[in-house]
Amino acid sequence: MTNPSVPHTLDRLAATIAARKGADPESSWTAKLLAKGPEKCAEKFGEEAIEAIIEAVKGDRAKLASEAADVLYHLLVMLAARDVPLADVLAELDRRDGTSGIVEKAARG
Ligand SMILES: N=c1c2ncn([C@@H]3O[C@H](COP(=O)(O)OP(=O)(O)OP(=O)(O)O)[C@@H](O)[C@H]3O)c2ncn1[C@@H]1O[C@H](COP(=O)(O)O)[C@@H](O)[C@H]1O
Repeated sequence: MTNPSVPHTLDRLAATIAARKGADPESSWTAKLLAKGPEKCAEKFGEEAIEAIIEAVKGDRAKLASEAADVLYHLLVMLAARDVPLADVLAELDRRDGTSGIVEKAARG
């Protein structure tokens, strides 16, 4: 089932994160993280991904949904830290739409 609010939610969050660049790290978690640099943002993304993996293995769906939200947020922060627009990621997903992963893998040779 498609969720028409997904692009809106991610777009809004990406815009909020972009607006935090250079903001006061005392009043914004995003600004605090971005001020620490792309490496720290990447590290934090990895930690959040591991927390989501743990919940996926355990099978607690509510906790997995919560951890997945952390993953998406920290993914957007990591992208912002390297000036990669969300639109670029979505365009790449659109480009892949309709190409089976199995076919794509076989074409790599
Ligand atoms: N979606 C999020 C979001 N998800 C998680 N987090 C924060 O990410 C942090 C990570 O929590 P952790 O417990 O894993 O990290 P930690 O507290 O450092 O703990 P350890 O590293 O010690 O384990 C927490 O402070 C969470 O509040 C988020 N902070 C902000 N947002 C969004 O970003 C917007 C802007 O937030 P600010 O930049 O803080 O204004 C908010 O309105 C939200 O929409």
